[in-house]
Amino acid sequence: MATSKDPYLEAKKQLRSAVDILGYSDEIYEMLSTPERIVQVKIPVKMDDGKLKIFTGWRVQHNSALGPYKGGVRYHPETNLSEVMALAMWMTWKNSLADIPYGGAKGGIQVDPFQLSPRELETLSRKYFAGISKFVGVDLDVPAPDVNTNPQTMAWFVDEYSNRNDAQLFGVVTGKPLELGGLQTRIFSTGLGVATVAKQAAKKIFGSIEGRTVAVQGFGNVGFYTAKFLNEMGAKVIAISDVKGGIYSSKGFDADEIKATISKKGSMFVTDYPNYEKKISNEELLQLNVDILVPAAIENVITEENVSKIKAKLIVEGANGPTAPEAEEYLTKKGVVIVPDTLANSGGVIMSHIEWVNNRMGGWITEDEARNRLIQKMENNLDMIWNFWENKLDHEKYNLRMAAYGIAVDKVVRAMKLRGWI
Ligand SMILES: NC(=O)C1=CN([C@@H]2O[C@H](COP(=O)(O)OP(=O)(O)OC[C@H]3O[C@@H](n4cnc5c(N)ncnc54)[C@H](O)[C@@H]3O)[C@@H](O)[C@H]2O)C=CC1
Ligand SMILES: O=C(O)CCC(=O)C(=O)O
Repeated sequence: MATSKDPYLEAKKQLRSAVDILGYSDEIYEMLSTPERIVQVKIPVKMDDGKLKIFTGWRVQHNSALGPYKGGVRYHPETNLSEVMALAMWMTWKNSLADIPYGGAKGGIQVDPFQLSPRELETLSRKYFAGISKFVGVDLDVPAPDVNTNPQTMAWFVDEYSNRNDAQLFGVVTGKPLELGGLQTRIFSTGLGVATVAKQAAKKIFGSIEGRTVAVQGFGNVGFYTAKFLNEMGAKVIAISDVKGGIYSSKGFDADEIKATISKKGSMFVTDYPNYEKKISNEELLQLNVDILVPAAIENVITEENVSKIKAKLIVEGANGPTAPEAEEYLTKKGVVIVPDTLANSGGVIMSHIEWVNNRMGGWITEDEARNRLIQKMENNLDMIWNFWENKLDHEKYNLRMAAYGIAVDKVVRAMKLRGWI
């Protein structure tokens, strides 16, 4: 999934700026710019045709000062160690900022899961988790879904881990099916969180989200639910895309209707929805004249090359790392507000935390309570970062990401000091 730029270099660049603003030493930068542990596993799978295929997977544990490592696992043909290292670092800041007691980690397997049969996918998933099982645990490292993984993947992980440990350890992963201690709310929590902060930020910038035009890149878990909740909030989603391209309608789309229509055709691609005005490319979607742009697919889509053509006044990062630092610098100078990934897409891990607590307590929370807690936390977090940015920083010079980094990195450093690490 890595794009032409190296996301780990970009993540380090962002950290460097934050460390400089906070006035921390080079040693602290060194400590935070590299992961605490990298686990690499070779995964041999006997394929259905009898041939042996060897896959490579990773679990990168970036920092555990604030608690057990936490972060998703992605399956993608282009993922690599560098990408997983960047994503693990971003999880540290996201969890710190969300004020949940977790460190940061991420996992990945370099594979195209759509080329595998269900049996091959289950074998791959179980062997990956067996390979990393000594390094994960309810109080050690708690994986979850990310790109191309889902509750079924988590069920295989839980079963493999529980069998190896002679106990039913459901809290070892989150994003599980309901029957195994998952919460219905986890499925839509990232999208609900993205839509909630979009609404809050739109209120500050435009007065309201109602009637505001939006383009959403990505129609997977995050993109679909973001569009769905934005529809419910009264925004007008005029463009949607996925890996195959996008569609545009000046009247606006109903995300549920797109999903239902393409599902009936056995498709997952938005371009198979017939009621659009024109087909557009992903690049055209990013450059549309909309109020709000939500990149919710992959990293590095807003770059030095296309940034001068971006017209949205508000960008809400559903994906991890969609904006390159050079592009962000340009947009900051232009007065475009970017709600950074570490805040905007934290709804997923916030709900994961609720699921994890619920598992440890034997099940107590209702779906309504979980949903309300999430909305409240997202609103409070957006306000906290916005106020810090407006009141404590020169907001001509610094942006919301640096405000978020300032709060998140400072907390991790304080925890490391208290624990006597530095
Ligand atoms: N699922 C979750 O709870 C969370 C996901 N994220 C991030 O959100 C982003 C999307 O994740 P999910 O929705 O879970 O993945 P997903 O696998 O459910 O959906 C990904 C979507 O992106 C599209 N896509 C893939 N490559 C593309 C390309 N080159 N150009 C345009 N579209 C492309 C796919 O067609 C699909 O519609 C990722 O950056 C992920 O790390 C962040 C926080 C939590
Ligand atoms: O819910 C989780 O623990 C993982 C979420 C995640 O991978 C992310 O926020 O990027």
